[in-house]
Amino acid sequence: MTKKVILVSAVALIDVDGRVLLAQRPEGKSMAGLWEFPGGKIEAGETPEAALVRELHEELGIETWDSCLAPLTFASHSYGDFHLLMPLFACRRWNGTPQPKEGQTLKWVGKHQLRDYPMPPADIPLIPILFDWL
Ligand SMILES: Nc1nc2c([nH]c(=O)n2[C@@H]2O[C@H](COP(=O)(O)OP(=O)(O)OP(=O)(O)O)[C@@H](O)[C@H]2O)c(=O)[nH]1
Repeated sequence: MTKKVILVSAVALIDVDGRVLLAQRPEGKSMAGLWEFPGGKIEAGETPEAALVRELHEELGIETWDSCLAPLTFASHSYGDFHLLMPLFACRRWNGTPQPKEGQTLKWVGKHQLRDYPMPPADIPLIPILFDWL
């Protein structure tokens, strides 16, 4: 079966204490209640970096820049009806304080607690990589 490849750009925002920002998907969305990295679908003609700069503004009300997004790893995972390809960037520099603009719940999570937050299946292999990197 051929599946559509969906490109999603995501980011590990890392604060001065080395904690990572997770967002809990709100009720009514697919995979509601699971914790994920901020980000979203890459639109036609957009780079992954530009998509993140846009999504971080829309979802969290913060400003960041292409040059502050460092490639970290990626997820490649088949969901039922599509295949997700998701680069994960790391970012330590932004302006503003992340606010839940789209009904999400936000949480800064230390590396040793990351496994306590249920995540979408695509994200599971990313956690040990992020853990070792932090
Ligand atoms: N932002 C983000 N999306 C993720 C992660 N892991 C993961 O499987 N996804 C999936 O990637 C897609 C992101 O789409 P989106 O953020 O632009 O849109 P959405 O939540 O409204 O998606 P929906 O169309 O499934 O409701 C969703 O299907 C989401 O479940 C993650 O860590 N961060």
